[in-house]
Amino acid sequence: MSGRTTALTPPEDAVPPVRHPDAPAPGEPLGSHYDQCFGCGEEQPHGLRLAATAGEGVSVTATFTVRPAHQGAPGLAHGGVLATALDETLGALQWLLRVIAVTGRLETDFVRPVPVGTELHLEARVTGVHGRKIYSTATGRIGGPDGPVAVRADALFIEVAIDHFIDNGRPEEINAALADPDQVRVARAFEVNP
Ligand SMILES: CCCCCCCCCCCC(=O)SCCNC(=O)CCNC(=O)[C@H](O)C(C)(C)COP(=O)(O)OP(=O)(O)OC[C@H]1O[C@@H](n2cnc3c(N)ncnc32)[C@H](O)[C@@H]1OP(=O)(O)O
Repeated sequence: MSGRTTALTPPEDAVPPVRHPDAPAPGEPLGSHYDQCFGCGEEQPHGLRLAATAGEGVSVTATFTVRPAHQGAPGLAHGGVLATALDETLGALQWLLRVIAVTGRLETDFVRPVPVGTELHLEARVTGVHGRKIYSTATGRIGGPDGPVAVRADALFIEVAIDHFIDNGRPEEINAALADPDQVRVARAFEVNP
């Protein structure tokens, strides 16, 4: 970490985020970026199956229902699971920027306990872009989209090329993903920039 700032607010010379002209329209479901993703994958039996929707500007909303498998304390969601839900919601902002990025830093505040059975209403938006660095913030509310904040996070995502995954991922999964036309279509959608 030496030489790196840990700040999660955009620097003064950051630029406002630009919604990609081909980004999904506000209200459109975003789907999963990878069907085995722990956060959003529809084929991932152990995952959160978080469902995100495009918002206005460079923002998204998402919902996630806390299931018994997500407990930390009896009857309450595990903090790491809630951090995952925030991370995944923040990651979904990539659909609107149409860049591929990974989480570099994620700072989470746990404000209220979240019981099993709760539907968590998440909202995330990009606050600024500085070169490859994408600054963003998210909240998770309980009791409805306008309910009290239970969790919140600030994050720094770093833009990467698709090679990041090809070079670092396990060959079994990478080869299966590259052989899947739907997956390749998703990756190409992220890679095309104005
Ligand atoms: C098919 C569809 C797929 C779509 C895929 C979508 C996936 C979304 C999934 C949900 C999100 C995740 O969980 S992602 C998984 C969790 N995250 C990861 O595995 C990332 C692991 N970390 C890395 O691979 C690396 O550290 C990177 C890529 C983040 C950065 O390495 P790098 O590419 O060499 O870049 P580097 O030169 O070090 O840094 C570039 C700039 O960012 C700053 N920077 C980098 N890291 C940090 C940091 N932690 N904290 C502060 N600042 C940082 C540097 O200071 C520098 O600033 P300056 O000098 O330019 O000012």
